[in-house]
Amino acid sequence: MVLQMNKIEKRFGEVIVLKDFSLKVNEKEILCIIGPSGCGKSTMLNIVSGCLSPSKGNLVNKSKNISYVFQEDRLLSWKTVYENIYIVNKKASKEHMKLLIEQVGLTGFENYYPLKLSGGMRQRCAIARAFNYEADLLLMDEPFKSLDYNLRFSMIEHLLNLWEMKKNSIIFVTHEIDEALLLGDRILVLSNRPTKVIKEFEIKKLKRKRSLRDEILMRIRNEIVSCLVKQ
Ligand SMILES: Nc1ncnc2c1ncn2[C@@H]1O[C@H](COP(=O)(O)OP(=O)(O)OP(=O)(O)O)[C@@H](O)[C@H]1O
Repeated sequence: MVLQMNKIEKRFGEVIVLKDFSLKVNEKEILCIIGPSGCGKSTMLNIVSGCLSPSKGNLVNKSKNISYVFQEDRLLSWKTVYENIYIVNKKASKEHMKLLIEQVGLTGFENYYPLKLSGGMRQRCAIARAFNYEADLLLMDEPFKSLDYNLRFSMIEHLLNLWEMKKNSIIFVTHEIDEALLLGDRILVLSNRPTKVIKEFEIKKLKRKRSLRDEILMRIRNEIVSCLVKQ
């Protein structure tokens, strides 16, 4: 176990966002979180990262380093692609940098500044930066939000390539069920506020059983949709 949230409550004044909120993140797993807009997914990531403190409950964090990819890329506009990635870990070897840049498909763009890149390229750079930070827990808050369908799928591939190199634990927040099904080892579906986990799906084992996979994944997809529309 890398992280455990036990009966967390988070209030902003009178508004209770999270209540009795518990979850566990295992080592080397990609945990996807899906939930209604405004239910508190970013709040939950901010508590995990230490940007916010919970009002009640406790957090057990066994990770040494946490990396955070936000909805927007937050690159330094005055630094090149290479520098943006390198700056978070100046011990990275040239070979490692080359591999990271290659895995996100930015070879040849090392000396470009963010303003000269498309949104997808900037987000790929932000993801390579997050992986260069050598974190054992990576938080991703709808990182592909602004991208079209094709780009999303190529980003998933890039992300899985990077994850294969590092095998860290990832909490990946998304509104896209297909994204969660392709990436996740487990998927948690959250309720409306006050927010709790209402459903959990184990996907990892399914990925090994190829013959059953598509049918069961479709069933899970439908169950997630019905959880979300009931709210
Ligand atoms: N610092 C804050 N002060 C007051 N209220 C806040 C603060 N941060 C978040 N909230 C409120 O908490 C609720 C949950 O916000 P949050 O951004 O965590 O939701 P979310 O599930 O990530 O939403 P989305 O899916 O739309 O990105 C919202 O109603 C928001 O207005």
